[in-house]
Amino acid sequence: VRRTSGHQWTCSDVTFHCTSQRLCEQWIHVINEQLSFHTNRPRSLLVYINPYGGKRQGRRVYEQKVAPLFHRAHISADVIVTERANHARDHLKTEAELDKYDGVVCVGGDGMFSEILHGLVTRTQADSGVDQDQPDAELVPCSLHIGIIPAGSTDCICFATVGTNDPVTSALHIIVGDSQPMDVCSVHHNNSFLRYSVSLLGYGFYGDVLSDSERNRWQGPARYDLSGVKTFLSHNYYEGTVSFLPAESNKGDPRDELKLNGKPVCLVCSQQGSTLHAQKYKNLQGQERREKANELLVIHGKFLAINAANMSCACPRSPKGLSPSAHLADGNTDLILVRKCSRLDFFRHLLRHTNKDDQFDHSFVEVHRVRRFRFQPRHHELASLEDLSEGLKKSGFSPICVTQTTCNYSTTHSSWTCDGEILPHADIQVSVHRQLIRLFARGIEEEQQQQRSVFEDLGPHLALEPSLHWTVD
Ligand SMILES: Nc1ncnc2c1ncn2[C@@H]1O[C@H](COP(=O)(O)OP(=O)(O)OP(=O)(O)O)[C@@H](O)[C@H]1O
Ligand SMILES: CCCCCCCCCCCCC/C=C/[C@@H](O)[C@H](CO)NC(=O)CCCCC
Ligand SMILES: [Ca+2]
Repeated sequence: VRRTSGHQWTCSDVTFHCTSQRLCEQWIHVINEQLSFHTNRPRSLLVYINPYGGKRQGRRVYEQKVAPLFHRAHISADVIVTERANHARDHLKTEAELDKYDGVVCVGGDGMFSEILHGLVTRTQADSGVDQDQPDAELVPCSLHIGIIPAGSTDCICFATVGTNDPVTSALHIIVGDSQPMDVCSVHHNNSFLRYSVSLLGYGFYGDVLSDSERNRWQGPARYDLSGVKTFLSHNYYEGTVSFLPAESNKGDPRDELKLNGKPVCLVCSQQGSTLHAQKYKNLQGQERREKANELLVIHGKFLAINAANMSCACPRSPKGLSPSAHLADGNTDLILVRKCSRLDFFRHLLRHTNKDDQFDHSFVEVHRVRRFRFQPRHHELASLEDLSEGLKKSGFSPICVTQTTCNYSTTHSSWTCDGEILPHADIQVSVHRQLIRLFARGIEEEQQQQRSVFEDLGPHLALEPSLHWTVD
């Protein structure tokens, strides 16, 4: 495996020239033996392909770019091309013989990943007798790793865990057996389970973009841009109450500059680091944070957007993502509250998702790292009545003006988008389950890490010391 630019990996060949046949056989034997010691590498995979994701290239991508690599790496793969939405989820939930495999691979976008996530997590809880309807249930982590071969429209989960959306790079991360633990949020309404989320839970702006774009799926990836502009122009805001349990103080802050996110030795995500570095983080933040267990903070307001980013949500559209320093495996999600502001200010905020400026550095934006939260929309009828009288007081002479004000306020609630799916309820409770799943990935690598050989990171087994003369083609 060779690293190229922009976090991409390619395959490279090394040719060994030996002085005798016997020596050559010895080498082959030793190399195969050493490889067999590397037990993290998967040998058997279950692959689901969505033939309709993104630009409808999933099948071709798998057959031409991925299958030949798995074959060379002696990985056997059982392939299922899905025939309908939720085919992969249902198969994993009830039928798949999971004992036969070391991992599950999805070829598709974030929606397809979400199917695999729901199938595997639900199956694991059912097999372990855990009731996922209980919001405070302690969920059992999944034993199989998940691999993502990007072939969707956004592919945000792949991008934020690998640093690029490239099928060959992802296949190589699977082949070398990389492992990246990841938090999963469970979403409940009135004590009944709704869905799991790993990337973005968004109410207001992103919920509205997604609801609108679902009606235009036929437009392909361009649907998000069109719905984005429409939603931005309609400039709706929503009133409600957010209550949340803040993260422990050693988990960093969404606004720190510490660039540890998802890195192979991220101290916030590792068990050991949590205690070792608690003091360091406190000093860096320069303030005492609320540490009292179970102290809920409550914020009431009018919001253009409420976003919970369980990971950075970096994607080609927004290379740093919605919350650039969110961690993949720290047990928290970053709750971003964008209060009602002018269109121009909201545009400035959105624009900062595409450049290096700090999108949280606005008076109308606040961000909290949280373990749990609840959102309660303001009651409809109450909202309309009070807004009507507020409108009357403010502007209120002309009957036309009053009617218009009522119309503007008529959209009193939005919908939540949960990793791209629209939820049927606005009143939700969200809990983060630390490291519930593991991906075949290693987080986005820093420049120095990229200078190293991929095999240096894989432990001593593959660090062969060749005593022979060898040449590289
Ligand atoms: N055979 C199928 N026919 C129709 N829909 C399918 C099929 N297989 C999977 N799906 C559904 O298609 C939806 C979209 O798929 P996918 O996530 O792969 O692509 P996308 O929406 O283009 O990408 P992204 O989610 O990254 O924006 C998923 O929610 C999945 O449930
Ligand atoms: C003035 C320019 C403004 C540009 C603003 C760009 C901001 C982009 C942030 C994008 C964050 C995407 C988070 C991804 C979430 C996915 O789980 C989900 C499913 O694929 N996709 C969306 O919700 C799709 C969401 C699409 C939103 C556009
Ligand atoms: Ca997290």
